[in-house]
Amino acid sequence: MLNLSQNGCSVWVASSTKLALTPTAVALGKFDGVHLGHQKVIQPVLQSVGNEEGWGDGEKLPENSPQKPTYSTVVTFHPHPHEFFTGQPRALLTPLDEKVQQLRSLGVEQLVLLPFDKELSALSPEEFVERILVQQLQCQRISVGQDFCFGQKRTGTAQDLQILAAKYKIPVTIVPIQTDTNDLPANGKSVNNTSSEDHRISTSLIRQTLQEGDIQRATRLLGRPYTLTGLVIPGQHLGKTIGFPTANLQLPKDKFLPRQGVYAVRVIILSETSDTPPTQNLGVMNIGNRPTVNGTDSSVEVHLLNWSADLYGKNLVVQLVKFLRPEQKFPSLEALKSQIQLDCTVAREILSTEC
Ligand SMILES: Cc1cc2nc3c(=O)[nH]c(=O)nc-3n(C[C@H](O)[C@H](O)[C@H](O)COP(=O)(O)O)c2cc1C
Ligand SMILES: Nc1ncnc2c1ncn2[C@@H]1O[C@H](COP(=O)(O)OP(=O)(O)OP(=O)(O)O)[C@@H](O)[C@H]1O
Repeated sequence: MLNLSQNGCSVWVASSTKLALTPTAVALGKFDGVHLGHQKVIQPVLQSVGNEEGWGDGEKLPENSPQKPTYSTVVTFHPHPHEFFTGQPRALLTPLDEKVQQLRSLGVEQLVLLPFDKELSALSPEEFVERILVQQLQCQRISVGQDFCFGQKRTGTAQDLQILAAKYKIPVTIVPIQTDTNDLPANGKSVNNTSSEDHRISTSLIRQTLQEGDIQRATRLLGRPYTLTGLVIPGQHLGKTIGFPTANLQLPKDKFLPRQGVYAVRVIILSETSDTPPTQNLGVMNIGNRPTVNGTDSSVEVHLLNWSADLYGKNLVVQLVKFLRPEQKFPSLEALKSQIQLDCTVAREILSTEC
């Protein structure tokens, strides 16, 4: 159980339903990425908090009120069900810490992690509603997407959930599928014989988009830039010798990486104390194996434009803005240096126009 708090706001993270704060208003799903579709599903749960019995949004109950508050809660599975079924670790768009930060910024009060194991995966839809949602989480309201499936072998649909929850007088909001509107012409019909499934905002679509290096589309689907957050650790100290010192990032092991290559990025240097604000910078980033210097392992390194001080031990949040080019093996360090110079010029131009 964790209580992650920053700037006075916090998200209660419960590693089982026993540790959850109740009663709850629940959004259900995996929520990897906390993308625009997920945000729509979470919204009704936020709106419901404090709304019962005439309490307005955000208003607090009087201290002596007999009524307990309803906690806006995201209920998800941990580990990711894909990991349970395949036995393979899954790289995530938002590893746990990042997911918590995103939920916090939306105003979610609690994240409940349901251990996805044999027992949970064997629950029928009826058992899931009765045991987990009603008895353990004392759920007062539920929100899911239109294509939400649950229970053993994903046999329960969003409509089934609505029917089952009605027995306990729990209202269920079914959120219509959110699509990438940029893909669709004004009449809403799909283009180039693609199905609406190709345009549905999903974790899978964002992963594919990042793998292709289409950062602008990923930003649109997420509703914010895709970020890599990590601690600056020592590299081989070669960067300085070619005039482009780089901050090598240590990322969470389960962080999903986009296409290898060079990017224009914005970089936030997190401050160690809460009284100094984080600083924002522009930069270029390389994700790859550095074939020119016979690198063997994959690294993520950022060169900040207009920055000369030491960054070791600092935490950086790197926001991806645009993919510039694939990584290449250059015949000499001089050739690599000239190319990085060019990358910086292109990045400066892009970053001065893109917001
Ligand atoms: C903007 C940028 C572009 C890069 N492009 C390449 C590349 O195309 N090929 C390559 O082998 N290394 C590339 N690198 C990685 C450099 O080889 C690396 O920064 C240098 O070897 C320093 O490594 P170090 O930080 O471990 O000392 C790039 C680095 C940056 C910052
Ligand atoms: N585009 C969307 N529009 C509306 N609801 C969505 C959308 N995508 C997901 N949801 C809903 O949000 C909740 C969490 O979704 P979940 O993360 O399980 O699926 P997903 O984003 O489609 O990911 P994946 O691609 O891995 O299936 C579920 O209730 C799901 O139905």
